[in-house]
Amino acid sequence: MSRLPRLRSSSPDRTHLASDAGPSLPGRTTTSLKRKAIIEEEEEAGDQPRKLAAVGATRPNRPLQPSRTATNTRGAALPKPLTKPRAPTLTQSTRGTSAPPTSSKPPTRSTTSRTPATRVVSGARPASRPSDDKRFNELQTQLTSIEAARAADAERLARDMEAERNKVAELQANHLALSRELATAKSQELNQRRELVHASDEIENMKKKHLREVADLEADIRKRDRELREVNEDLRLCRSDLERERETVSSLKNTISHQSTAQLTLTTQNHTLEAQSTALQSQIDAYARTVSELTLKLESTQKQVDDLKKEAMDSELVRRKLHNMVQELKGNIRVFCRVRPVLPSDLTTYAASLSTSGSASSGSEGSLDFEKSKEELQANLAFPDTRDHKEIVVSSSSSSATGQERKEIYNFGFDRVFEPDSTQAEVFEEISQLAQSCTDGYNVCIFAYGQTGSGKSFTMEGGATDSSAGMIPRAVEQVFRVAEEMKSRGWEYKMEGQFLEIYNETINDLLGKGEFDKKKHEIKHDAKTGSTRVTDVEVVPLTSPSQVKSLLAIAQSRRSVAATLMNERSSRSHSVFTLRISGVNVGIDGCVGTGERCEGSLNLVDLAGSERLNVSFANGADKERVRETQNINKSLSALGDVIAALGEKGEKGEKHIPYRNSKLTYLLQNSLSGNSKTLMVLNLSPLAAHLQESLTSLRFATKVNNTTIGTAKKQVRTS
Ligand SMILES: Nc1ncnc2c1ncn2[C@@H]1O[C@H](COP(=O)(O)OP(=O)(O)OP(=O)(O)O)[C@@H](O)[C@H]1O
Repeated sequence: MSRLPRLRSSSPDRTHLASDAGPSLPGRTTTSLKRKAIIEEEEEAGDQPRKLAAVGATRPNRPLQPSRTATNTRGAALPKPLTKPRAPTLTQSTRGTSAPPTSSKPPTRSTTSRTPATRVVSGARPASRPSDDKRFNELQTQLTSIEAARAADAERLARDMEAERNKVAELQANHLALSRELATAKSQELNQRRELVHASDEIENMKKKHLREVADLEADIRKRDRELREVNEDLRLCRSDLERERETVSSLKNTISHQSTAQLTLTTQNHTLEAQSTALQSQIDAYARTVSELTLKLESTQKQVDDLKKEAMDSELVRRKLHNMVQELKGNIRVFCRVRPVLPSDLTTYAASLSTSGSASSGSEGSLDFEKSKEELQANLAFPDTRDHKEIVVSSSSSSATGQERKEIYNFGFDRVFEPDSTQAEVFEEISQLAQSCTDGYNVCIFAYGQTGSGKSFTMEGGATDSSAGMIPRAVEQVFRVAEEMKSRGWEYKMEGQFLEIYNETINDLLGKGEFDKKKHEIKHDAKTGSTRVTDVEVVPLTSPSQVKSLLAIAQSRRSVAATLMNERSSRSHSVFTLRISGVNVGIDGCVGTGERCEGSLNLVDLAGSERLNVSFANGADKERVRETQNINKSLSALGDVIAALGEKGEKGEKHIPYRNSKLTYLLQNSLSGNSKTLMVLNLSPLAAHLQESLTSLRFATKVNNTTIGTAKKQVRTS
């Protein structure tokens, strides 16, 4: 391969050789040489004056050899290029070889070229000089020698050519070999290039792979680093754990050593205890025997208790029957009379009627002044029945037209008369039996009747202290207490309460929401159950007696709102607190109950003031007040009418009872009719100023007291 460029670089020389190839032909070479010689001569002749003599003279012995020499001189460079033949050159050479210079016939050109020479000679010949002949001969000789030389040259050239041909053949062979080598080399090169490309690709792939591997390795290293850090952290934690464990172990060792000591102590104690245990075991055996004896006794006692419980339940039934018989014997309408004490406020109100005007106002309760003033203000009331407390005697003195003092004494008898110093507890003691009836399933109704300021509200609601608590809180408390007691007799009770006000024949819910009740309430009686419901009123489930206090407070606040709007309304309206009780006999401690159900209600009514309509007041402009009073009187007289009708019904049998004549009587229909127990508490003012009103009230109460209402019925349902 390395030889190839060298071959190519020899081309110019080869071209040169080709240009000289012609002259290298024997004929042509000779002609050329001749021409050269002639040209040289002509040139020389040109340089010099054209004289033939001058030619001979200048080069007399000069053979044509110099031309050949000149050729040789020029061709002296030839042998070297001939060693580097090329194919085309070979062709020319072949052509040159195919026309050997041995041909005797000179080429046309030689002839042509010879023409000038001939001309020169012919030009010289006309001179026909002997020198010319000589010269011609010389030239002939020269020519012969030249031709000989030429032949020799041709021979030599032929040899050279042969040698050259051999060289060419050799070179061709070389060339072929080299071509093959070149082809092989090229294919090798191609293969190598392919391999190189392949190798480059592989290298590239390997680089990529390497990069990937490096990246993987770096990631791996980072992962390992992380793991290493984690492991280090774990190791640190493990070390700290280990440290703690060591501490724990050392503390445990300490504990173990302590416990070993303790164990020794305990073992000793254990032995002691075992000894004690043995002793105790014998005691236990003794006790076990005692226990089994006691169990037998207990079983028999339990049987006795069960028998007693059954007996108690039976006796409860008997008690209730007897209790109600007593109540019936007492009458289903009973009347209590209660006279309130003289209050310090009375002294102020009626100071004008006192003989020592103004002195009483400064006296406090219990003081001498107060007692004196009290005496003066008090009406003449006497309570002769000190044993049964059933009588009240009212004495009044008036002047007759003749000026004589006329004394009148009124005797009234009631189921119970309470003197001014009687306490709330004493009053309730008499009432509590009725509350008991309520839990037995009876409808109970307690009225407080009397003129304004006679103590109705005090009796029913009472004061803020426990001792001054009125009938409503006490009755509720009693009902709860009885209900609790009745649990031991197999009864379970549910209680709920409502608080209504009847003002100007309109029902207002005192436990309702909002400041003022604007709803229209209707009264509904259930003939089957004997119960009464009022629509759209708040019925509060009662779970404890203390709840009643808050209910009374709510009712009081609503009444006071109304009072500010409507002028002392509390004394101008009836308030009805209703406690409904429903009970069922579920039995006790495995003793199956009877399933008996009862529903009772306790109505505690604070009636409006019963004073008569003042004539002068009636003529006044306060029509609203007149209307109030008329309504109060109407409802109170309706109450009297109902009670009277009930009494007449008891006597005669059939009788229409005018319950619908007032809202009050219609509301209390079920509590006034035959299947209820009614109590009227007549509240009296002790003041002489109120004597006439007191007498009116006493007469009304007597009328009620004389009424006998049919036997009360228990509201019982058997499920
Ligand atoms: N037995 C009593 N012991 C002590 N104070 C009493 C007694 N009865 C009534 N009072 C007092 O007399 C005043 C009037 O009583 P109360 O308001 O109860 O009368 P009332 O008949 O309800 O009047 P009204 O019809 O206007 O409501 C009150 O201050 C009350 O505390």
